[in-house]
Amino acid sequence: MDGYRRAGAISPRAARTERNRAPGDALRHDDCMLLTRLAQVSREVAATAARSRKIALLAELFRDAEADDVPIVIPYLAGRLPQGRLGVGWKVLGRPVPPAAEPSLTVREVDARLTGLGKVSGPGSQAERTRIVGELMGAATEEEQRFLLGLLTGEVRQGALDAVAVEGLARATGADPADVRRAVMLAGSLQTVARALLGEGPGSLDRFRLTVGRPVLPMLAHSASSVAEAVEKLGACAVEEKLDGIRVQVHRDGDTVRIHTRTLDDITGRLPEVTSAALELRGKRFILDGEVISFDAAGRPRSFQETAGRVGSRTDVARAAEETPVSPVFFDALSVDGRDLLDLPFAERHAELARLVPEPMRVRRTVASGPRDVPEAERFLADTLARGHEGVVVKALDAPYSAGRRGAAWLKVKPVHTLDLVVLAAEWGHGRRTGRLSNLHLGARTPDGGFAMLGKTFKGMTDAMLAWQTERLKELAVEDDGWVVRVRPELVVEIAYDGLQRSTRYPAGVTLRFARVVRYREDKRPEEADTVEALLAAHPEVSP
Ligand SMILES: Nc1ncnc2c1ncn2[C@@H]1O[C@H](COP(=O)(O)OP(=O)(O)OP(=O)(O)O)[C@@H](O)[C@H]1O
Repeated sequence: MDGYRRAGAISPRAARTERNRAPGDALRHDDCMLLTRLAQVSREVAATAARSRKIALLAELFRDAEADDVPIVIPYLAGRLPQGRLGVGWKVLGRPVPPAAEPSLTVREVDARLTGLGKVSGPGSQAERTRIVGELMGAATEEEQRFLLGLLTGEVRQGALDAVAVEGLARATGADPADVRRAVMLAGSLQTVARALLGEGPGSLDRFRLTVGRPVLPMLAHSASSVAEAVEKLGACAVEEKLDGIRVQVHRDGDTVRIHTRTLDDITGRLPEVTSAALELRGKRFILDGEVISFDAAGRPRSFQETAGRVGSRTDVARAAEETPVSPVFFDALSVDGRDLLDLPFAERHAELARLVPEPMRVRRTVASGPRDVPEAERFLADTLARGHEGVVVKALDAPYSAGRRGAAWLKVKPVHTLDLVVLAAEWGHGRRTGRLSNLHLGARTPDGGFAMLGKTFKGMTDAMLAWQTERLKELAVEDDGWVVRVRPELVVEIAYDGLQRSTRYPAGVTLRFARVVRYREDKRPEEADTVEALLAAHPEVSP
């Protein structure tokens, strides 16, 4: 409670009590938030372009929310299902059900029903799913039905919503938005922080500290078109080789080592050689950031597919480690000897890293102090490419570590430009590809949270990829007319292309030239895919 008093703010609960005194408050129901309220706010938030208005709307919603509503309310607002996949297709959703006249559904009830829906399996499951969805839709008003349909088809993704929700939460509870952001970054989950804040107030934020053994979301990079541009933007910077492997965060506490992926999965058991390497380092307690990658006997990087295949294999780890050993290559230190380094400038974090980690286990780098060092930085890029790596990451030496963010302080420069797009549909193949889902319909994000199709491709897929994508896309299917299978827009795929050309056939007015699949990016959510806006900005030659 102290936090509230310090901040001079009114607690959400106290605000609610006052509100509850008002007669005729139809929007509360046993203290649990009604879906109608959420659907209304969601519509209003989407309808306004003003960030301040969005924040005000969300703050008001959060003031009325119970801590237990929040893990449902936040993903619903962003268009995400907390259950992940539910396996309801268009056949089930497309059936119209007469709406209820009055709202009665609570968000928790909806969540419980959807959890039930996700558990249906075995014979007769289609009929059972239809029954559950019919019952849910029948209990929903027209507006609620629209909201639920958007949620279940996954067609609306408000990627920017989480950032607005942070501000709304801060406003609702009197916390400092910067403190909320830092807590979210360290907790790795907005919902966890929201729940603590709404239940216990701003004082609870102290709980979310950087802790060895508890992974945090990694810092990410933006793109620059050249080393010169990156150096000009950042000033004094390090130019580091960009290794095409798998991002890892390595935590060591005494004899215990834990290794986490970029999505915070624990993969310690799959990488015994990385554990041994971490145990040989000088420090006893640390968190390091880096990449694991497999090198061949000549010291050249193996393909991304080989490294990813190795990191992905869970069975017979000893044999996999022998066949495709991987090496950790570190580039940052987040915590050393119990000291949190996140807010220190990169130059200082790197000095700590260098103290702990010997050179062969760190990425190669050169330092540029300004424009006059560009030629040297360009030589470093050329040399890095010649050694088989994909490019460089240019990093401001004075920047803190912004966990979980695509900070402006890291700029990647890669000669082969790729896009992360979302698979919207796939066509059944023919000939050799009969029975396989082959030609992919690719979409980029639009400002309204939807996706605009940019083109199709069936190129670049290996047989293994074809088999995998067929299974995966079948799980996501919402409609199949025997030719095109429309899917929930969830799968992110990395696409190489040779440029853009104008086209009246596609909604953004442009299409990709020679699009081909590079790899699937299961570590990315559709909200992280590239936007039409950024694509057009990168190709002024086709902009209308
Ligand atoms: N020296 C390095 N510093 C930072 N990241 C590096 C470095 N070398 C390789 N990487 C990898 O590059 C990624 C940074 O690029 P970005 O943040 O854009 O992620 P991404 O979208 O996965 O990029 P890409 O698709 O180009 O790999 C990191 O997540 C990490 O896996």
